[in-house]
Amino acid sequence: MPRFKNILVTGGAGYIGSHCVVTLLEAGHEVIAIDNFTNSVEDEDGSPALQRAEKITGKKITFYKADLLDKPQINAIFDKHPVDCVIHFAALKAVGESMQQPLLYYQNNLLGMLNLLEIMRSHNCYQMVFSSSCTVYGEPEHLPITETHPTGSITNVYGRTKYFIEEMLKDLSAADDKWNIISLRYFNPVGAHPSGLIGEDPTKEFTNLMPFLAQVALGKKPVLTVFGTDYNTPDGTGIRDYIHVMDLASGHVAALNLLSQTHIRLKVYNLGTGKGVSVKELVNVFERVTKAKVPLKYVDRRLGDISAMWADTSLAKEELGWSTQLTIEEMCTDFWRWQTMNPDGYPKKTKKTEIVVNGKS
Ligand SMILES: O=c1ccn([C@@H]2O[C@H](COP(=O)(O)OP(=O)(O)O[C@H]3O[C@H](CO)[C@@H](O)[C@H](O)[C@H]3O)[C@@H](O)[C@H]2O)c(=O)[nH]1
Repeated sequence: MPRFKNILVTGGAGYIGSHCVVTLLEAGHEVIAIDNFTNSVEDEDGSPALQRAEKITGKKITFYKADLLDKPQINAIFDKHPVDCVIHFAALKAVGESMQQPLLYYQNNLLGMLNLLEIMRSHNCYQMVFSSSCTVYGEPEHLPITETHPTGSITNVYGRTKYFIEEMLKDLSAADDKWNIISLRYFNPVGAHPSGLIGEDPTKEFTNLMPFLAQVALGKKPVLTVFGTDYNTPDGTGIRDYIHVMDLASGHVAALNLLSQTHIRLKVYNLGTGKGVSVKELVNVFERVTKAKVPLKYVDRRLGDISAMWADTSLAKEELGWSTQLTIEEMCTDFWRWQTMNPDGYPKKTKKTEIVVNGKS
């Protein structure tokens, strides 16, 4: 039995959250998941992703539809359950939307975090894994990117919320040594659980490469737009460090293990593979393993995109004892399995039709 038993997972019904819940259950943790369904799918019985996570693992999940901005509601959940550690995924994450609605992003991501930290403290819970992003590095000054690379020169509001939260965590852990926090900087999570039962189902527009690619391969969108062919990279297209979501999930279990054994106050780790893959390379692998055809259209660079980014993964290997196991082929195969088994994503909540008889319902 792991030393941390009860793990509260915020954003547990989301893409990364639900995969992480599966891995946590398999590692023997009890999971209390919360989600407000802003970025995840809700059906008549709650979260289809979490119902399927229960099916995959044969274990039960305690779930609440709850919002971090509703302090009394979150407080009541902490009153009810003895939480040993929190994994905090819940956040708004659409880069474009964040530029249009900065206050919404600051309120949701920053205030949500503040509420959570205050409630944790009042319940004597000081252990947290925070879902951060390689976006905090901005335009890389060197590659691969180590955790000591400068942070903060970010061009979008979403990224700044991650950066501000990391700064907040620094101040908090410096002021009070009871806190024990790991911030995980994700590179580009893709793929899906190998069962094909859970995967990424964006509730907003498809803007990320892999979900868009799969929509084109399914014939739901006519063409994949490749943003930029004149980057200073071998084939001219942008390079990213794509990481399988199941590897990412196991990184969280490794972080929990470290927190349960050592008082580290605050540490940050990159979660990536250490390998850069270009847009063209990813499309080629996807077409090869799925046998699907992806028509391409080359256009100018997307505003705010950086040219190339991949992680130095040595710190996570050394201190978390974690490294990725899954290949780019597996990322594509697993994503495609999820997408072909669920071409419309999860079953969505349907509004009950009201029957009106003689003006009365
Ligand atoms: O239709 C598309 C979509 C993307 N790309 C390119 O594909 C690469 C990856 O793009 P995307 O999947 O959108 O990821 P990023 O732009 O790297 O941003 C992701 O990764 C960041 C770092 O973790 C997070 O901050 C963001 O939330 C997340 O969207 C980039 O070179 C894009 O220019 C295309 O060519 N066509």
